[in-house]
Amino acid sequence: MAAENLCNGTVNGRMRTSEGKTPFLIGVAGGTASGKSTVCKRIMEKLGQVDVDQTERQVVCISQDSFYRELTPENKLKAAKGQYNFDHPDAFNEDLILQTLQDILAGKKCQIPVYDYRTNSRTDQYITIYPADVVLVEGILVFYFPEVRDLFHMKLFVDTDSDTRLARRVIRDINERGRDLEQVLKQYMNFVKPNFEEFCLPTKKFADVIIPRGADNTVAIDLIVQRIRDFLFNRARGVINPHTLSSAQSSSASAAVSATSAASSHRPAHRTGSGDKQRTCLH
Ligand SMILES: Nc1ncnc2c1ncn2[C@@H]1O[C@H](COP(=O)(O)OP(=O)(O)O)[C@@H](O)[C@H]1O
Ligand SMILES: O=c1ccn([C@@H]2O[C@H](COP(=O)(O)O)[C@@H](O)[C@H]2O)c(=O)[nH]1
Repeated sequence: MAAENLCNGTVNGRMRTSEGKTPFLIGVAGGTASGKSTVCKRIMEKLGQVDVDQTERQVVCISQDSFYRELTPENKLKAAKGQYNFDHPDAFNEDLILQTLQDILAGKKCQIPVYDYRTNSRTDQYITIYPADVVLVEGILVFYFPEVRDLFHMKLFVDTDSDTRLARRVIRDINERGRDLEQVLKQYMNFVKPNFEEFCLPTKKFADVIIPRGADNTVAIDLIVQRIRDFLFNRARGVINPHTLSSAQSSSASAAVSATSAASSHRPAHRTGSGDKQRTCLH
């Protein structure tokens, strides 16, 4: 099938080239442990991108967590006890997120810091993000900063019940992030829950597509994957660029990608609105 060939890096035998082209930028927000990374992983899997070499990927995923600010020694001690607020917008380096996404949109190769949750800090390593056709950016507050939010061509919000999220977070943080139960629960009650309600949940209104139940919602994921395939298929033929992909132009997964005119600026037409226009809620 042509779309699958596209995701393997060729179209009718021709090699793709993403350098210098504006990628289709997709933001994936949602509360902690809602399944943002898992949804992105499913999308990558369905597009056959997981086993593709980093340098060759057409679809790549980055995490907002790479952009946490460096902590002072005093705050590092707090973080080790679950007493640092990683869920407030100030914990992130907004300027670095913005600059990185602007570079990605300019089709440039970027270096992204590698974050280590066990030490609550960046490592001294960087991962190289090569120019790609589609870039997924996941994180609790990717829609919080207006300038960052306005860069996305499509905005997804993973909407998972908060009990489920807490249960998953406890297991994940103990098994994968080196925490103990008391620390996880204290951090959750003191910082994670109140900041989710104050800063993350209100950004749901900016989403174009809300995905209830996260990765369990295969219907929603299939629709999003189809939209990405359509984009790749049409781009390879020079039919569209991401600026024509505003969801304001279509409420179906595939209709918008056939648009050939309309928005020519970096920002899709509805970007600064209330987010209520054409939002598709996939149950
Ligand atoms: N649909 C699901 N069913 C069961 N476990 C899930 C599901 N989605 C995610 N998880 C698990 O929940 C935890 C958090 O998921 P993750 O995708 O990392 O969330 P987020 O990126 O939003 O923090 C992980 O351990 C993951 O394996
Ligand atoms: O050093 C850190 C950095 C972040 N956190 C917590 O992680 C989540 C965000 O990651 P998700 O994968 O979306 O859950 C956020 O709620 C922070 O509280 C941390 O504990 N330590």
